[in-house]
Amino acid sequence: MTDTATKTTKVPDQSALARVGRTVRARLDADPKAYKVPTDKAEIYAIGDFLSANECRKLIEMIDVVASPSSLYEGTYKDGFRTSYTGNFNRDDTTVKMVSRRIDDALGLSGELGETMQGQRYLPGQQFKDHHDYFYPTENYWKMERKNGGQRSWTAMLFLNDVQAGGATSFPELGISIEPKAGVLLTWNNAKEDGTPNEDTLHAGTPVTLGSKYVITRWYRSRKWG
Ligand SMILES: O=C(O)CCC(=O)C(=O)O
Ligand SMILES: [Fe+2]
Repeated sequence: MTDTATKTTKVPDQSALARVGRTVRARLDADPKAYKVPTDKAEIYAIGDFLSANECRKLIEMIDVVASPSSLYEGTYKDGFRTSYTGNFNRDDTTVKMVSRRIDDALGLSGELGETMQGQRYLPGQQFKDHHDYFYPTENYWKMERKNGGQRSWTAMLFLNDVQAGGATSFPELGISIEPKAGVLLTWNNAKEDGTPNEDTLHAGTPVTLGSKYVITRWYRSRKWG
């Protein structure tokens, strides 16, 4: 077995993750609207005014239609870990297609890598505790996800409203906390430049204390999803 093969066995999709990382990095670094969050431990970018106020309103209404209690892979997380309401959108919906394409374009990725956009709503007290977005290949779900597009690469999150209090997206290992602001796209690479998982991307949706919080999430895989 060559070194590369050994590595690939240990770290699934490593070279694909490194390649996707390069693509998105080049794209965002060339985008004058993309702000790179200052840290050398992870690649995190924000783009303001990514959606208009009307688009945010429309998506919030759509989340209210599809939202149901969040489900997580059984046995992976304890109860109370992710208490927000979540919903998968219909990927053929015109608005869903338009927003997905706009995110794909901002990241410079083919839409084929993207999971269907998800909407989430947090009410006071609801949160999504510290977690990684990448999959743990030691868990049972990996057998399925491995064949279903493989490891997650970048996360794209859209904040749809300003939250009265609480609800920041926090990265405890980085000492970074991002306040929700309507229309902002927040995106980060869950892998390091070499394609190995970046543990420092540990993050949480902290509890909303007043008002509500609406976000959209689109996760990109290292290979074609679905
Ligand atoms: O709501 C947030 O701020 C974080 C959401 C999140 O981490 C996720 O959906 O994976
Ligand atoms: Fe997450």
